[in-house]
Amino acid sequence: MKYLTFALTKGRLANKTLELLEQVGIRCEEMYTDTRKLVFTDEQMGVKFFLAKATDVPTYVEYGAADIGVVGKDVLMEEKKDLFEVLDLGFGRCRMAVAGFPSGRELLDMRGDFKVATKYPEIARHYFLTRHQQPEILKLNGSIELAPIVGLSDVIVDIVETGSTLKENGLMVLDEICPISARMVVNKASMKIELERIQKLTRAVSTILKQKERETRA
Ligand SMILES: Nc1ncnc2c1ncn2[C@@H]1O[C@H](COP(=O)(O)OP(=O)(O)OP(=O)(O)O)[C@@H](O)[C@H]1O
Ligand SMILES: O=P(O)(O)OC[C@H]1O[C@H](OP(=O)(O)OP(=O)(O)O)[C@H](O)[C@@H]1O
Repeated sequence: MKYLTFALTKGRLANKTLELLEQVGIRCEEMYTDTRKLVFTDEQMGVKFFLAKATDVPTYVEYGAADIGVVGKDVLMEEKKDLFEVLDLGFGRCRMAVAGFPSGRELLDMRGDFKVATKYPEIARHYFLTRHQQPEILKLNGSIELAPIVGLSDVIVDIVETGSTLKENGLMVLDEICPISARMVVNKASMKIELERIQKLTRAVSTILKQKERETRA
């Protein structure tokens, strides 16, 4: 039997993803050891998995190097790959927002003569286009909140979770773009070839998610 391969996002989403996979019976002890190995196998379940950088996960899945991926909605919106988004996993919850100094509100109403710093240029471009604005978009790779503080940009488009990074730097949310959470995605060909195994897995994951939802509501 062919292994079903998973591309998982390393970093923030990794623990919750591995916990969820364990709940549906997928685990590899070796990955919890001090190893430089990159790909892990659960022979019993016929599954292989690896952790990759968030922005690379959709590429692994689109090209079929992985049948299934777990990645944030932010990355899916930015990367726009050709794949199926099958489940909202409910963790990794945060918001995509426009943020800046309180004075940034006025700027946002201008036709577009302002600068936006972001790790997400596609999401930013699309958001401002819907407002008929074409500001200059500057791509940064981290610590986005620095940009308005040091005068690189007027506003930012970034993820807000607790809001403390903004607050501690005198910044605020100026507009919310959309909610974000981790998603399960599937390669289009795998969805046909491995339909039965993938459906079995997504059903098992859905059951766990519903159970968790009931527990948090109770
Ligand atoms: N506070 C948060 N900041 C950033 N991402 C968050 C946050 N909360 C949840 N997420 C989700 O977690 C995913 C992974 O974030 P993480 O910071 O681990 O990786 P990354 O954005 O690639 O960062 P890095 O460039 O530092 O590796 C994001 O794509 C997003 O969907
Ligand atoms: O609302 P909060 O809970 O403060 O979280 C939001 C912050 O977390 C993320 O940064 P991250 O820690 O991933 O570092 P980065 O700036 O290097 O991307 C994001 O880009 C914000 O800066």
